[in-house]
Amino acid sequence: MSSSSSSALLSSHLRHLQPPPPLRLFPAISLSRILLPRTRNPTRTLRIRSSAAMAAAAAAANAATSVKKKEKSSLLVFDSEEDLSVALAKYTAELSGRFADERGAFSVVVSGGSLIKSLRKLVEGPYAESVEWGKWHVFWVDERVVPKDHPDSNYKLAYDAFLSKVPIPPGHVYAINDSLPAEGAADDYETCLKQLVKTGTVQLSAATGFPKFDLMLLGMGPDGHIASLFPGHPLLQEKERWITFIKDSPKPPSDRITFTFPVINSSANIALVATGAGKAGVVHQVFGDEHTTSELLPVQMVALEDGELTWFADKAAASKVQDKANL
Ligand SMILES: O=C(O)[C@H](O)[C@@H](O)[C@H](O)[C@H](O)COP(=O)(O)O
Repeated sequence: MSSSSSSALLSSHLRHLQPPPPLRLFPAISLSRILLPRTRNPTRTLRIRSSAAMAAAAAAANAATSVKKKEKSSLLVFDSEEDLSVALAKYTAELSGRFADERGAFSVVVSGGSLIKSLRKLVEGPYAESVEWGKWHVFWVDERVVPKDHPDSNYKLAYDAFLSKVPIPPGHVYAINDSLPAEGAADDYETCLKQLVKTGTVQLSAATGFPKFDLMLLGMGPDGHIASLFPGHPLLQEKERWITFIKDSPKPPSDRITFTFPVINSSANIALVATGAGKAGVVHQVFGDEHTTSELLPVQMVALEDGELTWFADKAAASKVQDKANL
């Protein structure tokens, strides 16, 4: 994939970066800690954990991984989106430190949507200074096939709110080739990924043979879609391709490229972020008690082969689950 145009754009912007803001501490978040095993789906455990526990969330999750690698899905509920964003920054920074130490690189995949706003604390102190940004490699789980300076571009969204504020090397930012139509852009992105797997920048899952990203930071639509994988769409069944394309996206714009489920499910870590009451129905469908015979939503098809799935929800998004649990 060509990242030269994005690299040039980034270089010019990075030259104008302001000095990092002074270090400041975030107030502690107060939440209750509750463990709620669910029997409806024995492969899932609902854990509503305190923000105090968030300090060691990644480490605790790893410890659990060694016990039940395929059977974990944690739901962290926060009093507010503000608290969620603080915890998400801490979680991401901890994983960044771990992978940077262990393998000298951190491969991070982001979605578009409100997720990007929820990453805002990561580009503030203390993380703006302490994270090893030089080791980050940034990818998009899906992208709209529009020019990079188009208001619909996920690259632009992330660049404006996040990437322009931290010193990630421009050559480590893998935007799509926006001069190609959807099919070509998907092929191009897949070719680029294959190259990065060869060089070891992105790891390969021994279990699946698909790329294994260190962290995917994903939003979810109110219909339960993730990436550009929408309910009922044939792309949900893709088993071979790493990257594919869609030309009939129900969420505009219509033309997009997207990671496929085999890649998503090969991740080492996924943070699924759901904020606002519009997501409450889906969160309830995933974590509630009711048996349902209906087809799985895309977000319910996230089942990591050998990794850790952590849901970050604010109270509004978890409201229907919380009602059930008498929280
Ligand atoms: O390009 C996109 O459209 C996104 O990648 C998409 O998958 C998004 O993450 C969800 O639609 C959630 O978006 P919201 O958080 O804004 O609802």
